[in-house]
Amino acid sequence: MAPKTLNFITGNANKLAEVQAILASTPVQLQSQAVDLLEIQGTIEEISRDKALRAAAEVKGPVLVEDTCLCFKAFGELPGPYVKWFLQALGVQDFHKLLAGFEDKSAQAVCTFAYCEGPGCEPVVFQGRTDGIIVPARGPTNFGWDACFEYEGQTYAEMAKADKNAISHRGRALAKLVEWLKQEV
Ligand SMILES: O=c1[nH]c(=O)c2ncn([C@@H]3O[C@H](COP(=O)(O)OP(=O)(O)OP(=O)(O)O)[C@@H](O)[C@H]3O)c2[nH]1
Ligand SMILES: [Mg+2]
Repeated sequence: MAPKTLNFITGNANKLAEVQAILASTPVQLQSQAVDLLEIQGTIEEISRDKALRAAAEVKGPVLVEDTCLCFKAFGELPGPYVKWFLQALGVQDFHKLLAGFEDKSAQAVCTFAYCEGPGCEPVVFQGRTDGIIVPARGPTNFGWDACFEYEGQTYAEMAKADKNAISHRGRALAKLVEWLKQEV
């Protein structure tokens, strides 16, 4: 695969750090710009697609964007793309209480990248999903709901970064992106 530079547009430094770490072992070069993009309501794919089109229009060139959802089974897949606002309102220590009235604590972390070649070009979407359960916060609380998402006995926050990246929603989505790039270039 020939080296390829991607311009990852995100306002989230933790996402950027993970994407850098995951792509470090591939020929993909990463650059990044922090642009605060308006996010529409819609399906997961619609949100990422629209985010990519807005980002490409803003920077007038090729872009990669990502939208992360956390879907509770008991909530019929909500809060999904709106999890950021629930987390911001409740804080990570109270986040698990959302599911206090439900037996079923299962959740799925969903990461959807969209790559857009330039303004008006149709974005290509790559998605990764990881199943877990929502628990009271354990581990460092510096990244989103990491401390409340348990996968096979450990929260994302308790895992070594490389271990999280190997099984995470983001790692799985990026594996698909890298496969696609291998075929494209
Ligand atoms: O514990 C976590 N582990 C993760 O792996 C992860 N990835 C994202 N998030 C959080 O989930 C919401 C997504 O919203 P989001 O996709 O719109 O992101 P964002 O607005 O922060 O950045 P961006 O839209 O500029 O890229 C935000 O609260 C993020 O902090 C995570 N939390
Ligand atoms: Mg956002």
